[in-house]
Amino acid sequence: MRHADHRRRPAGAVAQRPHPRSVPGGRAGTRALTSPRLETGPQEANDGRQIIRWKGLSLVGNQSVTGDLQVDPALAAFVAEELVPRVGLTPEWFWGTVAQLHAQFGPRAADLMARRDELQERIDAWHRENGAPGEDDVEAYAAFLTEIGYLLPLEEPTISVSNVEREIAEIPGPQLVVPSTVPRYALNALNARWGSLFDALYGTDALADPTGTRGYDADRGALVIAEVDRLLDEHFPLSGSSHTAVTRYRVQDGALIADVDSAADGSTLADPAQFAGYRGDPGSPDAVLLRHHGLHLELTVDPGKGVGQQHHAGVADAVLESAITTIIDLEDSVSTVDGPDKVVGYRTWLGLVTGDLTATFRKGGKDVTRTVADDRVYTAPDGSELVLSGRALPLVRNVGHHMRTDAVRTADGEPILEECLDIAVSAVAALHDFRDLGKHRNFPAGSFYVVKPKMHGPDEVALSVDLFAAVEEALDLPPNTIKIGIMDEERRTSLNLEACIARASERVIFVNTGFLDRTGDEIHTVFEAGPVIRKDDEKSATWLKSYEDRNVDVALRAGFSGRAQVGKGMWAQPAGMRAMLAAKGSQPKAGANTAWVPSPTAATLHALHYLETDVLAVQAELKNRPLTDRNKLLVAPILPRRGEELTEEQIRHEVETNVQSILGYVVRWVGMGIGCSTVPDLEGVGLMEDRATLRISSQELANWLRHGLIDEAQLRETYARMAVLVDEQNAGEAGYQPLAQDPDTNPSYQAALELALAGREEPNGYTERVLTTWRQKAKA
Ligand SMILES: CC(=O)SCCNC(=O)CCNC(=O)[C@H](O)C(C)(C)COP(=O)(O)OP(=O)(O)OC[C@H]1O[C@@H](n2cnc3c(N)ncnc32)[C@H](O)[C@@H]1OP(=O)(O)O
Ligand SMILES: O=CC(=O)O
Ligand SMILES: [Mg+2]
Repeated sequence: MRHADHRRRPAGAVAQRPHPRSVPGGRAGTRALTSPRLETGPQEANDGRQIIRWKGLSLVGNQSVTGDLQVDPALAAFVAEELVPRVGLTPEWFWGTVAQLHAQFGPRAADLMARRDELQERIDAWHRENGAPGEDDVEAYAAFLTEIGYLLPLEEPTISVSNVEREIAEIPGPQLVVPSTVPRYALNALNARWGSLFDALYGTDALADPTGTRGYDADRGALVIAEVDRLLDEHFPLSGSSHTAVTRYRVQDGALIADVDSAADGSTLADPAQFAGYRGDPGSPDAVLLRHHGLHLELTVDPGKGVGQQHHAGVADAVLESAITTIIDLEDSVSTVDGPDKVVGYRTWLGLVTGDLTATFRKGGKDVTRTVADDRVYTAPDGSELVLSGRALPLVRNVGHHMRTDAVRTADGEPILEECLDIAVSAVAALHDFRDLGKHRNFPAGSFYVVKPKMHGPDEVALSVDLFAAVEEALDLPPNTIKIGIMDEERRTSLNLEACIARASERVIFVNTGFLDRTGDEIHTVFEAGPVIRKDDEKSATWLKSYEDRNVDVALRAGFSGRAQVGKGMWAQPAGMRAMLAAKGSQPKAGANTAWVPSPTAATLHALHYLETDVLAVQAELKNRPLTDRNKLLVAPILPRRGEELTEEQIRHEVETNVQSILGYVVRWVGMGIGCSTVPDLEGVGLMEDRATLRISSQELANWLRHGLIDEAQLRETYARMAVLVDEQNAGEAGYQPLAQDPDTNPSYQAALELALAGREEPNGYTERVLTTWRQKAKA
């Protein structure tokens, strides 16, 4: 008998909702939208691209249209040989669909970009005239923003999203983000559903600074054992005893017994329902499974091996359910500037969905092959079989509406709207799961999950929703199969969050405060109001606190609790685990079901915060607090008295910090094609840098330049000095091209400089255009 409660459907089981109704694209001629046909065979353009000529009925109206797409050969080969064959589609169908999506949504996206620019121009003019609105005088500013259609009427949405996995709706826990372009990391991320708590505590600064000594340090091991005992006593208390005193865990009559010297019969869990199962012989189990707040913790028992020899009850590891969901990122943590780059990310997503992805690499002098983890099987207390997923639920982050890719061009040579390609690939890959063609089922509830970044307001959310609907129609998927995670990371979305949620009410599975992009957008939006405060001070600014609170308020009022995630942002200091343990517990306490972590180890440690806090109970309480006033989000983070209160030394330090982090990140993005890096700051603390943190640093420099806190000569001089430091920090890196040698011809140096110098004009302060242009030059 199988235990129904906490069991994921294994491969082959029946999903809760029907699979897609038919073979998408497989009924050429019977269904207009899904029947683009090849008109002539693929031809080659001068630059080796494949010209794919297709004919079909337009998604827009019912006209018969013919078109060419010029497709990068690596991308064309990936689609033809890897993406479409197993689901019975043809490349012509695929490219015809992409072409039609671009034809339908490309102009609409362009209009929305023009609207962004128009609003920014008007806001700039207002700030030039009126300066910065402070806490006491936001009313006039709000009235102006309302007049120009930036601030929209408040709505009261209620979400009605269905067919959502438990990982999203019911299990609060960490969300890991991983660049799709590194299969080794991506596999690690998917498998990070379970992580060794012993390793996370032993191998990081969580309990004590790492010593760097080789081999096992028994004193450090003792610290870990004591800490895990403390955590067990806190979250899984025994009645009348302590886990520190346990000499053996065993199972008797479906209950966990902890033998302790002081009690002849042993002790039991104060809440017996926390015992979720075991593996092996009940009298001497190999593993004991506990559950609290929906998260499982396995105590792996092996008194003869490793730490088990030192542990008082023979426990060799404590394996904690960690990354409940993971975002496979095609956006800000990758450097993808052409077809071959995009293929690497797409292949990862497809391989994770099917379970076929592998990565072989050398580690510790050995060849290691990493594969997708299997499910974990236990015996439930009632004797039934309990199967728990061994993998995080994967979500995929597509690019935003502002991105175009020349990996695919129209007949006129125009790069297509990149998100059309992203969503088409994401969806066809997901189809493998719905058709049960993979090793495991990822999406048994019948939905898959796309994270949409950098949307500005409800019209842009509506574009995503319509795009997803068009893809569902093309693939013959049931409506609302494609769910959306809304990144609340642009000011116009935060201010109009209710309306954004309303436009996606049947699809939305999260709102997430991407505070990094959001900070970049804050700076760019108030650019003309005056010099902005330093980036670390943004974290305690009125706008940011109000934005974090209001996001939770709005989501809970819209009925997210138990249906969708209220998410919070990234911990950007991958090696700072003690600091993370101290700080990141505030996110679940603030009502977040999930928050972002940069690594599997951080996921395991952050999971402890969800053992500590019952998020669903917190949400039930927070639902009734007064809605945070949205005008508070309008208080501009501008230095009083135009920066006079910062000393020369403080200004110099802040400029150096920003320049050094920009150079340290860009040198890897442009020079080496690495989209996310740990960049040591001036004090040598490694910080996770991605395109969003770059947006903040470059916008702050551009803003200070504009308002005269620094001049261009000072800025250039700082770049030159920091280049030497960055070269030192990267000395010995394979493929590293030093910056200081010949900065005038170094594409990374030039890109880094341009980001600050052109930051005022760059739409919304994004960094993608500069990075892509220089990376393409560097590659050429
Ligand atoms: C604003 C935003 O959009 S934030 C979202 C974008 N940011 C991210 O996606 C952050 C993702 N994280 C990362 O890319 C990396 O963790 C970095 C760049 C921060 C650090 O990378 P590194 O310095 O190489 O990591 P480090 O050396 O500490 O660890 C490497 C090990 O950890 C694993 N690892 C590190 N980060 C991750 C991750 N995010 N997912 C899975 N595994 C990871 C690697 O697989 C590797 O283990 P292995 O040798 O067994 O394969
Ligand atoms: O995407 C996340 C962010 O903080 O930006
Ligand atoms: Mg972001």
